Amino acid sequence: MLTMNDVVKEGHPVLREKALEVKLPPSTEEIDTLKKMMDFLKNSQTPEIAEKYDLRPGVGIAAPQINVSKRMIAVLAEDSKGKVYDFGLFNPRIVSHSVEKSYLQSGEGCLSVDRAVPGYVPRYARITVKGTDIEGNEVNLRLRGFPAIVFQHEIDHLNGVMFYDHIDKVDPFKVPENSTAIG
Ligand SMILES: O=CN(O)CCNC(=O)c1cccc(Cl)c1Cl
Ligand code: NI
Repeated sequence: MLTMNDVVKEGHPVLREKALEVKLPPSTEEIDTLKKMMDFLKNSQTPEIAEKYDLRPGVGIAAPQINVSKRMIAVLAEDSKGKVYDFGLFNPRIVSHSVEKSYLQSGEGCLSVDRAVPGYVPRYARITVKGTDIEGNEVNLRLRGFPAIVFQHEIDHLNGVMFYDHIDKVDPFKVPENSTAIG
């Protein structure tokens, strides 16, 4: 199982690389890695297991965070209506997005960043994501709210972008133009 020892921290060059597309169909090893990433999120959100293995809770994880520079992400997050988004995707890409932005009132955090970085992270309010799931099916997801934010945080990791890259350096809590607060 994946633990915090497998997570690379900021300063590691892999977090600033553009991850490589996964050649489809995925190899057994790539499928196993994506399964491990999905299991990590579940474990990290299960108090007994998180406590036992000292896991920091996460709603998403990207392969570069475990030093695998491949375009693979996992998300386990709920929207405001309690709908659970439980996905592992190969080669996820944002194919369209709203002009309108959104941001989490509480800001964002990252398993690869062992410090709080306060400030609003402007994201697209609504996105359409295409990718391939663990069974090899093409998925087309129309996302908004918290899940949309999480998917953008993970896809950023595949492009070497960290959440704090988006925070305004002069005024971290400046409300982004044409945006809606979440949470
Ligand atoms: O890349 C994934 N992580 O670093 C996992 C830890 N961060 C979170 O769970 C988290 C927390 C708040 C907002 C967002 Cl958007 C995310 Cl993603
Ligand atoms: Ni992160």
